[in-house]
Amino acid sequence: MVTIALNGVTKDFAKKRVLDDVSLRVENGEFIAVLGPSGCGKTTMLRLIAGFEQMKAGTIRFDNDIIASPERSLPPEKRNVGIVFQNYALWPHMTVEQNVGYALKIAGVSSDERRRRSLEALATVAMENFADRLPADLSGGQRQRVALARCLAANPTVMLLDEPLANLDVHLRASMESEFADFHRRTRATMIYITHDQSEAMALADRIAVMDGGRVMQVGRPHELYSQPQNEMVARFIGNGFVLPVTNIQRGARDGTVDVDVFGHRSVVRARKDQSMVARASLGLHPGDLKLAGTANDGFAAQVERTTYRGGHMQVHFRPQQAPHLTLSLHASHDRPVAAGDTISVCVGDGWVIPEAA
Ligand SMILES: Nc1ncnc2c1ncn2[C@@H]1O[C@H](COP(=O)(O)OP(=O)(O)OP(=O)(O)O)[C@@H](O)[C@H]1O
Repeated sequence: MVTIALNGVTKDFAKKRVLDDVSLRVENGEFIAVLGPSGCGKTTMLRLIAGFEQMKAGTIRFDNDIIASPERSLPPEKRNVGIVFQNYALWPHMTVEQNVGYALKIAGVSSDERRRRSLEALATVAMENFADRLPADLSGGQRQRVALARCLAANPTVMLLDEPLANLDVHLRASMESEFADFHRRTRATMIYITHDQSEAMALADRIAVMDGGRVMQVGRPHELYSQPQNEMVARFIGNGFVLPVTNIQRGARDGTVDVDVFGHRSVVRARKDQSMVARASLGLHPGDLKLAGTANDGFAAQVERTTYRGGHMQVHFRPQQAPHLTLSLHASHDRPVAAGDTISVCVGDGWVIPEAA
């Protein structure tokens, strides 16, 4: 297994910058998820690591070896990288076993050894009883498992997965999530997993890299990204967050807290230890951090726009009276009914002062 290190990787397509000075280190055996809006460069980064694209600047190292730079690039077949994409790309005319063993055949592995390794890989994903079937006779989830087994049979030290569950229905996704977690535990391959699905990323990954506009915005443990976003993009992107203006920042009573004004109401929130006591800043928070206040004095005034039934709670969409251009939401229990047009008072239970850009 290897450590992957991207350093200053830059990639243009024609005149368009698609990756801009990307640096990312994935530790040996780590499972890292890459999240970001469509077109932010996730697949391009994976293709560079696999060796299917050339970069304009930077280096990619596997352990201490430079495998890619603008001057030289190790061919894809020499990188020992396994790749699983969302369209499984199985050969339709080959059986499951032949699909899994195909790369080994090309590599000149003897047929007995090929059979042994293919069946072993199929057993890892509980598909050994399907070895003689054709892909057309499998469900989507089963095909995805075969694609995983094919990747496994080649015994890769690095696995790159590009939205491998995107084509599966919700139930299959959930069961495949635990397969991936198991798979990683067993193989300890260094894994980079691209997904659009935040809950999938949070459930599976040791760390998540958030990308936007060809840049890495933040890399951290799921909880860190959620509760301590480094910038406004991450604060908005992770967990349907909001960014609110706050004023009059003063040191709080407890370490790591500050007192701020949120639409005229004094609130206690969290901040970095070195946060300067400035006149204004931005606060990142989530719908679960906002509550209906007991009395009008306990929060800031807002107007209810609409409410949405969410099973265990109501989601209340509202506009602060001091900032009617913003639509925010909070979770309310069913025993505090509110309706469109009501004036409510909202208090801030938690939030994170977004550090000033360095
Ligand atoms: N071969 C190519 N030629 C020209 N432009 C390309 C090529 N491949 C990708 N791009 C452009 O590079 C940008 C990044 O694409 P990329 O596929 O890496 O994004 P992504 O984050 O994986 O997106 P998605 O989540 O939609 O798959 C996009 O603007 C895309 O149009």
